[in-house]
Amino acid sequence: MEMRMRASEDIEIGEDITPAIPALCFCLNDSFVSSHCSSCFSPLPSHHSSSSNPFHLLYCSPPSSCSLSSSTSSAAADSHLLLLLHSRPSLYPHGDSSDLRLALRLLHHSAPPPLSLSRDRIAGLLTNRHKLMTREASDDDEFVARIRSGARAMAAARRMRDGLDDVSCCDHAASEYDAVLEEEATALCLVITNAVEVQDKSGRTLGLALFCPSFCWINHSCSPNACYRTLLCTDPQTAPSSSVQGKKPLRISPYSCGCGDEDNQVIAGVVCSNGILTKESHCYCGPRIIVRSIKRITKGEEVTVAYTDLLQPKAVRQSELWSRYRFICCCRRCSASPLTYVDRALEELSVASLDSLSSNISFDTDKATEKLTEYIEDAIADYLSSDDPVSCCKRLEHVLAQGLSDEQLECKEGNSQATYRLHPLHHLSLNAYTTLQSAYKTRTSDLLPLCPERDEHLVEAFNMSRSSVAYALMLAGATHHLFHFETSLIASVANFWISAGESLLTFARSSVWNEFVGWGLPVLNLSSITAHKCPKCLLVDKFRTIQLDSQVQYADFEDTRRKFLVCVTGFTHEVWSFLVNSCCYLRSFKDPIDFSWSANSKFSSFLEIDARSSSTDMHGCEVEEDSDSGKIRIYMFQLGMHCLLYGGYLASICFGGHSSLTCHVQNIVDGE
Ligand SMILES: C[S@@+](CC[C@H](N)C(=O)[O-])C[C@H]1O[C@@H](n2cnc3c(N)ncnc32)[C@H](O)[C@@H]1O
Repeated sequence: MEMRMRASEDIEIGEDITPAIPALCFCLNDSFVSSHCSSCFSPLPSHHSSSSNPFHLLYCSPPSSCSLSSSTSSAAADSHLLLLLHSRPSLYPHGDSSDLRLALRLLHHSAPPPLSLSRDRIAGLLTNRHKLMTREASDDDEFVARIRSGARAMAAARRMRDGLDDVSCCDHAASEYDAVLEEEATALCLVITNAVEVQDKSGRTLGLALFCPSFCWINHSCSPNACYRTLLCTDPQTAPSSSVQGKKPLRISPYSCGCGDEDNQVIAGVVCSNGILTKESHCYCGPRIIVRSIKRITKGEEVTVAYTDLLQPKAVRQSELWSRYRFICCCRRCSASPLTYVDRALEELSVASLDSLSSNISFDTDKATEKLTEYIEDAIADYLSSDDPVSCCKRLEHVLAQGLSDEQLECKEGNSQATYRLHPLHHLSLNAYTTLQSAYKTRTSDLLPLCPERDEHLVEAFNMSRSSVAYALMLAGATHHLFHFETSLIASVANFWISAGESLLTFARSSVWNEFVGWGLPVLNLSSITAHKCPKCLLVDKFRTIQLDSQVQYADFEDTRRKFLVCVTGFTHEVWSFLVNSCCYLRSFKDPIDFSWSANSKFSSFLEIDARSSSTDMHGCEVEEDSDSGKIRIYMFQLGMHCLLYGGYLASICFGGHSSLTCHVQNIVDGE
């Protein structure tokens, strides 16, 4: 029987549709077990963590309620698992063990039904065991191998807990596997199917958690109408369940394709009374989850969230969903034929051939996409491992601007001399912009300490700074354009506008400008500018109103979006050519916000304009001695404020007015 959730009443955009649901069980990632409390996930004082064995789970010191949990972890065998994997790493060579430890905790709390009964669900949650464990021969076996070695390691940890030092079950032959490790493998499949990553206030993933069916019965869609946020509760006294927020009602109810619609029923082993799930967790510390609408939802409509990154093209999303969950998504976006505009743009390549007979040649765009992906991933991985931002920027900008030729792709057949280029909205281009923004920023911070010694370092740092800001703006503009066609991208777009806003404000306030005073740039006192109180879009007021958690009406949301776009387009026109002065690729875009050319014409016609405008060399650009630079700096400040406030407005819709992201924006605005 397949479970889903639907709205039990009409729901407006930007409303919480569940209370803060406590986790059934949860677990820190390996890298945080020696620095954070395993019960409430708070960072521990450094003396606490350093004095202890790094392979023991740690808890806040008594008299906190967290210290009581230490006996649970030992009984569940997850602390034994850490020790075991430390002494025998070959037992589970697949990286982080948090999913295994979470499965052990689940087994401790709710043992699966006996083998004679169906093991499709534990505590109402789908295990998906049949689909995950029986893969076709053509499938990658690594997934099954991971579940099997994980199950062996879990079983060994349980034996250690029980004082049986014989860990020979790890070495069982594959044929004996099923009978011996069924319970562990089933729990692990459930974790893979249902667990959610838990983030701290800065967005860093600390661990994994399992929630009760009122969350876990929500299905996936690539155009979902809801999103979720996790929050950490460190103090039972202030737990959302005892606050106003926690008392919010559950506004969704379960239904199933395979059972009737009676008001009182037992669905999948969990009691429902008038459609409300009654068997919930009573765990007060640790992670909680809140589901929130990102579209209007009518009573009876299925509520869905995203299990995968929505800024990926259809093929990538489908492949990720298949390999982790074993289902083929048939949502509105995936079923569209032809592909939706957003999915087309996210995977579009242009093919230009020097061969006049090229119309007869069939280009291998799959192969080209594969090679372009490899090239970009390689450049990014190199940057992350070698910390060489300069070479990464060069490689990424080269491939964005020039594409890859047949020769580089090793497409010998046909010798068409074709070049494959990524659409500026291609998902690989978006990844490249994110990396370029960060790499240019890193390079700036590397250079600034050297500046007093060499003037050219200062010029380079200044140019790198503006390129970083330009890529942040490009990313926000590009995804904003896609958001117009696919509103479920709202959470990503909120993050990109906030990041662009912060980037612009940091640059506008940077002391680097003051170094150029002698070169013709005036010193400005930005704190005297009250520019962010823009009378045209009233974004400050909109942001503050939505933060107070008053309802946002759809018409108001549309109006805010339209007015923001008018303001931001005006400011962008004033600063764009200055920001992209030292960046050849970005100079080919007249405007990083207006991608209407993409929706109205073919990508190849854009490239013709592009080829004419990007002929200048990208190196050796100087800081222009422009008497208008002071004005540019003010526009940049105003643009930054608009981006930040609009990002904050969207974040309030997705995550609520009191979420950590919204508070982060509030703090920056107040700091001004
Ligand atoms: C977290 S559970 C969601 C609730 C689940 N439907 C149940 O019956 O408990 C995730 C599983 O639900 C199923 N599922 C979720 N979204 C789906 C979709 N869009 N199409 C088909 N199956 C889906 C898959 O089996 C997936 O592994």
